[in-house]
Amino acid sequence: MKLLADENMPFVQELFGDWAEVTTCPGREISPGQLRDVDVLLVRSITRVDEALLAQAGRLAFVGTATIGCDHVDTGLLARRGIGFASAPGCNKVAVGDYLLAALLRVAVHKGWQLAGKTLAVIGAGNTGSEVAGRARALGMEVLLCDPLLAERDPTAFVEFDQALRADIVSFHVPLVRDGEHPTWHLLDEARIAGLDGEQVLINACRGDVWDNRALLQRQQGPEPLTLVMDVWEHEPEVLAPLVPHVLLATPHIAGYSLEGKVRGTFALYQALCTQQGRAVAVTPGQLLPSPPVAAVTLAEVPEQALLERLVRLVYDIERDDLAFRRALGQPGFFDRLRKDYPQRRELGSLRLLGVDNDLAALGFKA
Ligand SMILES: NC(=O)C1=CN([C@@H]2O[C@H](COP(=O)(O)OP(=O)(O)OC[C@H]3O[C@@H](n4cnc5c(N)ncnc54)[C@H](O)[C@@H]3O)[C@@H](O)[C@H]2O)C=CC1
Ligand SMILES: O=C(O)C(=O)[C@H](O)COP(=O)(O)O
Repeated sequence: MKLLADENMPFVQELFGDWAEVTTCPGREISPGQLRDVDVLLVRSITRVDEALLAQAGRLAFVGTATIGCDHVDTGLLARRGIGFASAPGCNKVAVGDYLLAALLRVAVHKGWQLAGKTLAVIGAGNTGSEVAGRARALGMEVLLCDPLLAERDPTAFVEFDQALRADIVSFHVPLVRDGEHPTWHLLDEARIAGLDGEQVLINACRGDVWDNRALLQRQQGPEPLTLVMDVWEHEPEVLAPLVPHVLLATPHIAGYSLEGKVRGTFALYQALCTQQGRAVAVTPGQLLPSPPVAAVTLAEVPEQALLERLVRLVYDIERDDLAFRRALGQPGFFDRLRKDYPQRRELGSLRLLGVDNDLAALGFKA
């Protein structure tokens, strides 16, 4: 069995090496000719799996994406051609929660805010959105959820998009959908961007095309710029460079890049392929993970916001990612290089906080 995988997918050799001939290559370079004799294709979000890519893939029996988002895969095509498919729902939701917590705490420093009592609107209340909502509630924030699809079942739990857009902080967690009843392409469009208040904070850790980046640049160049946190960008790996100086935290689509999240992603595909091939699952994700660099910290008191910010930074320093992004901006291939060479990042759940009774697990730390 021949298996081709994106080189940014950890533990492929360990999980598939015993039963497949494994080749890896950069996800953006996978070509139709390479798939001629491949049985299994494992990708991340940067490989467009469509008619053109599969033109010569006569033997392909399984495609997996080790990501939550699936907007890069023509799943209808795979179904029509009888090719098995799996994605990894929820695999990196905790990493996105960590990213958001780190971002919120930096935003608070920048604006001189106490987060308790501020409103956070979560646009898209699925796996990542719920993770973010839980952390924000644990910070004492008032959380508004906006999700028209979930609202069909329980309208009272959700607010309309335009109401959500009045929150102090608005964070986007929707899939990229270009058509249908609830499209998300340019969900934040020119008119809505123009209607926002200059005190507001916007965060995008889902897909770049959900925000109109040109309209945002226009807004930022005006008299009342917004406070922005951007992990994702329209037209990645290109970035609208003049926008970057107007963004408080700028990162290269790494919100989900914890080691745990990546391992869960590869593991979900391993499980799915085992099922397709009738093989027993022989390892657990925990067996693949090394010990974290810092496993426990003893505290003298329940952490206030400033101490919490330092504790989070001990595990995940979002400013380091922002700095690396600004330093590399403009260099050829910088976006993908930062992602390929991304330092090993552990989840907050790898750190146990000792010495205090409070339930800091609600913020993501180990219980
Ligand atoms: N930056 C990063 O590293 C990462 C980005 N993502 C992106 O985040 C997206 C969301 O991930 P999950 O929360 O795990 O997906 P999910 O499928 O669990 O939840 C998405 C939610 O969005 C809702 N939704 C759909 N259209 C909407 C609309 N027009 N307005 C409001 N809500 C809407 C859905 O009903 C669903 O509840 C993924 O599709 C992916 O594109 C995911 C992981 C990491
Ligand atoms: O899971 C998703 O959806 C994501 O956005 C991934 O975290 C992105 O990872 P790459 O595909 O860009 O390696």
